[in-house]
Amino acid sequence: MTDLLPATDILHAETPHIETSEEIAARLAASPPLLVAENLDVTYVTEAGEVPACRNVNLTLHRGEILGVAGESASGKSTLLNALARLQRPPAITSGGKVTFYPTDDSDPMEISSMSEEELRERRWTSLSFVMQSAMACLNPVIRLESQFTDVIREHDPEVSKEDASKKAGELLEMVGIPAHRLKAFPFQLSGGMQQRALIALSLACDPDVVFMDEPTTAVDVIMQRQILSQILHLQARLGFAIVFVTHDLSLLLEISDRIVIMYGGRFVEVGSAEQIYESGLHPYTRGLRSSFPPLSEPVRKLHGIPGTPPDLLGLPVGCAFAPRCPRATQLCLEERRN
Ligand SMILES: Nc1ncnc2c1ncn2[C@@H]1O[C@H](COP(=O)(O)OP(=O)(O)OP(=O)(O)O)[C@@H](O)[C@H]1O
Repeated sequence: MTDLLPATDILHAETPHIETSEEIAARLAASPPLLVAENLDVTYVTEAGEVPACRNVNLTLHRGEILGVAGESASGKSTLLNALARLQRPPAITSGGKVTFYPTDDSDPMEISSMSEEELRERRWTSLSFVMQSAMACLNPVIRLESQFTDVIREHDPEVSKEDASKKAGELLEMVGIPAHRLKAFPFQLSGGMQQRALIALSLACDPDVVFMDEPTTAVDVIMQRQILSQILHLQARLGFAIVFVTHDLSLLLEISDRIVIMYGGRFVEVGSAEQIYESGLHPYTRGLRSSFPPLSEPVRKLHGIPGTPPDLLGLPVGCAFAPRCPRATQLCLEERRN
C-alpha cells in the first residue's frame, strides 16, 4: 500500500456534471454501435443435460458506453460476457442468434463467434480487452510485469521499440497509481489490489475499444475497491473505451454505469439507466435486488434479501423463472413467460 501513488477515492471526483437519464440516452443514441447481440442463446452441453445459461439476449453496446450487468449467482452474467468477448469455451456453445462487432477502425463488421483465430489474435487487447476477477489467473506470476506489458504492446505493433514499449508500460502503471519502477517486479510481489490495478493497466495497453470486466474488484477490500473503480472511471472518461462490467453488486453498478442490465435465470429481466433502475425499476426482481445491497454513497438503510434461491436452469418453470420467489406473482406469471 505504501508504494501506491495517491489515488482519488471519490467516485466522479473530477466529473463536473452527473448526467440525467435523458442526457445519457441522448449520448448513447448519438454514439455508433460497437457490439450488437441479436437473439443470442448460449447453452452448456453437459452430461446432465443442456443448460440454457443465456436466452434471447438482444443488446446494443455503444462506443464509450459503460454497461453494467447485475444478477445473483448463476443468472448468466459471465456466460453473457464470455459470449460477447469471444472468451467462450466448451462446453458452452452459441446455440442461437449472433453477436456482431463493429470495429472503430472502420473495417467491416465481424460476427464474434465466427472470427478466425488470426482475426481474434489481432483484435485481442487492441479491440476486445478484459479484466477478470483474479489478476493472478491472467498475469504470469514468474514473468516481470515489464516483459508482460512490452510483449503485448509489441505483438500488436512490432514497430514499437522495446524502450518505447517499456516507457508506455510505465505510463500505464502510473495511470493506475503504481510507480513505474514496479515494472521490474514479478506479479507475486504485488499486493492483491496492485495486481488488479496492473491487470487494468495491461488491459489498456493497446487502446482497446471495449474492456470486459468480470467482477474485477471482488477480491480486494472495500477501500481498494473504491480506488480502483475511481481510476477505471477516470481512465474511461479520458480514453473513451466502452466497458461491460459484470458483478452481483447492484449498488456498485448504480454508481458507475450508463445503463444496467438485470439478469435472472439466463434472461434479461430489465434494462435501464442507473437512475431508472434505482428509482423506478419495474420488475419485482430488480426491486428485490436493489433492496438487497447497501448503497455505496448514501446512508445505510434497512436491507431486505430476496427469499429463496435462484432457479435450477435444468428445470426452469414454464412461466416467469422468478415467479416462485416473487411476492407479486399471479397465476399468469406461473403459466406464461413474457421475455
Ligand atoms: N462450464 C460449465 N458447465 C456447465 N454449466 C455451467 C458452466 N459454467 C456455468 N454454467 C452454468 O451456467 C449458468 C450461468 O452461470 P454463470 O457463471 O454465467 O452465472 P453468473 O451470473 O456469472 O454467476 P456468478 O455470479 O456466480 O459468477 C449456471 O447455472 C451455471 O451453473
